[in-house]
Amino acid sequence: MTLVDEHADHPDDAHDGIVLSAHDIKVAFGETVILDGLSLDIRRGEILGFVGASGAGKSVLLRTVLGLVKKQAGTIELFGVDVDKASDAERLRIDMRLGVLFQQGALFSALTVLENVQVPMREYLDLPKKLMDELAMLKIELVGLPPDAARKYPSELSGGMIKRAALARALALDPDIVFLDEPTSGLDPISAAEFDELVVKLRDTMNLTVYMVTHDLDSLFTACDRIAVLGKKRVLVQGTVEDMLKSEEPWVRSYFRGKRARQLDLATRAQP
Ligand SMILES: Nc1ncnc2c1ncn2[C@@H]1O[C@H](COP(=O)(O)OP(=O)(O)OP(=O)(O)O)[C@@H](O)[C@H]1O
Repeated sequence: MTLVDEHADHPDDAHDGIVLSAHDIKVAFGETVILDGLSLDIRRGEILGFVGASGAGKSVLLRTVLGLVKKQAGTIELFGVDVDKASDAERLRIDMRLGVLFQQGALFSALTVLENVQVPMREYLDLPKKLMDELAMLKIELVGLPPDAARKYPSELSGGMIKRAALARALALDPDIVFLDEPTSGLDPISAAEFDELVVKLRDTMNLTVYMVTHDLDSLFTACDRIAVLGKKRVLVQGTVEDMLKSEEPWVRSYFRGKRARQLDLATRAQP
C-alpha cells in the first residue's frame, strides 16, 4: 500500500503540505516551445499569484495542470499523487478536489446561477434535487451574492456578479484548491478589490489554497502571500512582494517597480 492510500482523506498532509508540485515541465505546440524546465510548488492554504508577460504561457500551465493540455516532459503531483500514474479512481478523487474559474467566467448562458453552480454536483455527485438546491444556495451566499441572484441568468448579472457566480460554481464541491484565471480582469477597481477580499476571506475560513493567474497589481500587493513570475519559459523568480521589489530581473523590475506599482506600494503601506 502506498503512503497516499494510507492517508486517503488528506494525502497532501504526508507531503509537507504541498498541494501542487509541478517539476521540470515542458509544453510545446508543434515546434513552438511554451514552457521548458518549469517547476513550481504550492503550499496548502496559500494564495499564490502567478504573473508574467502576455502570451508567456500562464494559461497554458494552468491547462496543463488541469490535464487539458498535454505536456512533453515533467511531472505534476496533486495532493502527493503523480497525475500520470494515478488510477482512474484516484484521478476522479483529485478532480473533485479542484475548483476552476476560467478567464471568461464561462458560465452557461442558458442556465440560471443556481443551475450553473449545480453543474459540478450533477457531474460528480448523485444527490437529491432538494439537497443540491440547498447546497447551491449556500455557495451563492458564501460568495456574497443576494439570494435572488440564484434564479437569474448570466446576461442579467453585472461583471462582478458573474465572477462571484463563477466562483460559487468553482466552490461547488468544496475543493481544496481553486485555480482562478485572471479573476478580476474587466472589473472596476472597487469590485476587483471586493473580489480579492472575498478570496482572502474564503482562504481564511475554508483553508483554501488559491492559484491565481493575474495581471492585477492590486491583487498581487494585497491578496497574494507569494508570487511566481513566469519568464523565459519557466518560473523565473518566486517569493513575497518584498522579494519582487528586490529582484533585479528586468521584467520583474519594470513590472513591480514601475510607476503604477510604486503608487500602489505606497498606498498599501499607508493603510493602517
Ligand atoms: N492550443 C494551442 N495551440 C497552439 N498554441 C497555443 C495553444 N494554446 C496557447 N498557445 C500559445 O501559447 C502561448 C501562451 O499562451 P497563454 O494563453 O498561456 O499566455 P498567457 O501567459 O496566459 O497570456 P495572457 O496574459 O495574455 O492571458 C501563446 O503564444 C499562445 O498563442
